[in-house]
Amino acid sequence: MSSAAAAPPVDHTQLFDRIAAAAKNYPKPADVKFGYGTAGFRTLGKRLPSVIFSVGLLAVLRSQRFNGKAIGVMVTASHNPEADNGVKLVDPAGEMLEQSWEAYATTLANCASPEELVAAYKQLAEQLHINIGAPASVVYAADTRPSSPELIKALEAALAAFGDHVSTNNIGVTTTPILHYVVKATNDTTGEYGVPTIEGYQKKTAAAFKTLIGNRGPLKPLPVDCANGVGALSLADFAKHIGDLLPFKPLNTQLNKEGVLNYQCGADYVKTKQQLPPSVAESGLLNQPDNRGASFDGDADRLIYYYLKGGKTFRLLDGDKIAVLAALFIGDLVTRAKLTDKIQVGVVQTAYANGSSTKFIKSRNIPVTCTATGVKHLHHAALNYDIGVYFEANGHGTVLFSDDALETLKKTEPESPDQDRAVKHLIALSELINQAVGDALSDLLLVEVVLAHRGWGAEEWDAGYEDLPNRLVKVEVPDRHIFHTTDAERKLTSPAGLQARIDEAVLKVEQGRSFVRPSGTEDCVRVYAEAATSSAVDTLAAAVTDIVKTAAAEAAAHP
Ligand SMILES: CC(=O)N[C@H]1[C@@H](OP(=O)(O)O)O[C@H](CO)[C@@H](O)[C@@H]1O
Ligand SMILES: [Mg+2]
Repeated sequence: MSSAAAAPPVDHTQLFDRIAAAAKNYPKPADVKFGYGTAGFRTLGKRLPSVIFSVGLLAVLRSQRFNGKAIGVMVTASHNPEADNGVKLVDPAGEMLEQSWEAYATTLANCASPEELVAAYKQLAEQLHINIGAPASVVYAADTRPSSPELIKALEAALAAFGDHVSTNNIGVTTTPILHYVVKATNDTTGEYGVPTIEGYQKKTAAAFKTLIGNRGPLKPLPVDCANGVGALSLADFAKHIGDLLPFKPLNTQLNKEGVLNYQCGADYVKTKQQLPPSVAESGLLNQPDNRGASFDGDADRLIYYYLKGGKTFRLLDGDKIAVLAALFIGDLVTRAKLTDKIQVGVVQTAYANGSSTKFIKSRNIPVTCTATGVKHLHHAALNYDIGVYFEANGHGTVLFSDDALETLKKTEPESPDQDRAVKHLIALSELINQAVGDALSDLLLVEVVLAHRGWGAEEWDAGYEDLPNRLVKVEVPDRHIFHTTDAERKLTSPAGLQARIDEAVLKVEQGRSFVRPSGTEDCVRVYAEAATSSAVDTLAAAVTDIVKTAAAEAAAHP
């Protein structure tokens, strides 16, 4: 054989047969078209076994694409109703699946038969030049939904078809951010990021929290609404590691009762209704002056705080308020560490951030970037700062420390005790805050650390700026795909002429701002509006909603 000859093709027939045989147990429902969107696949749990099976195949390919690095699979539907479920893939650095692969996930998920699935899988491997026989590694977990165990079986059936060359690590029932952490830690060959287990996460987080609280504890007891979801488990686990330093008062922690997950509780409920969950109100825990409370969503990657001003009036402390609190605190630490010329702190928001928060951050000379909706966009923009604070108004977010910033911190030789403390606190913050993805628990600890250092209660935190009155309206339209946007989703490019009409409506109200975009997770168009007063924002939101409905109806009538 000449050395120039290509290696003979390896025969994978047996593997394909095993995949096809296993796939027969997970037929695709005939009447559904699946799409991998902002939040992965998400729909009724009972529709999903075939999808999860196909995700198993894609996870293996994705891992092979990275020479066998671990890929994560998370089975969850976050804040959705209990009957829903979903699945997301996690890339080797603990980030969301790269966007170009979303289409491949959609292709595999929509294959109508095992034969079609195998053909599409083969074709994909060829197109991407991936060696089907190479080793791969998949880490997976699920939240507490009743449909999750069946879905995990479908995933395992797909992975088992590969035999020994795919190694698997089922970390069990846990939160989305812990799964992201474990993926990142598994792939971190330096071993510096942390031990790749749930316990490794809890210990690392607890150690950083203790360092940061120092002798400022014990803190005031904190009511935490766990949305009757998996956050209740991780909170209880975590509490064991910190003793009475921060006593939690967990609420909505029923994991085995039917129908309660996310029902009238959780971060999404609080943010959309702008009110306390009834269970939190009834607990009376917020009635003491200045006590704060927090809500997680169903998979604990979203956090919202609140309190009752004067013991009465509900006040929301959302993702924007958390971003401001974190950015200003970190900015002050960088100043005290005498590193302002080396470390730039920036904030990343979406168009849904309240205009007052953006103005306030800019007034403090902190740069702000606006990106499209969806955590992956914010995450990537945050990587452009040395320390990037990113939050969606709804409470998804985290703070990213660049490798350079960490190196700068570690090699700084402090000239005063205060500088030394500031450097150490910044390093501890990078360990407290989940570097892979937004994490309700680690964000909660971040908030508690800042409040403890500042000696603040909720009211002082809230005092920085006043939110402009705002409205978020869901508009159902015949076809949301006719709506296209530009400028980080703040302007419509189609339907033609629509943006000009929105601009006109905006000009009619004081401090008006409004934008329209198709949802990436629901079959609707979202209208956002803010203005100087509550009545002005009602007028603006109604006007824009009307403009959108009219345009959508016109487009449907004249396709
Ligand atoms: C206005 C809003 O809150 N949109 C949410 C929602 O996206 P939409 O594309 O707007 O449906 O779900 C996303 C995934 O959870 C989340 O990242 C985003 O912030
Ligand atoms: Mg979530």
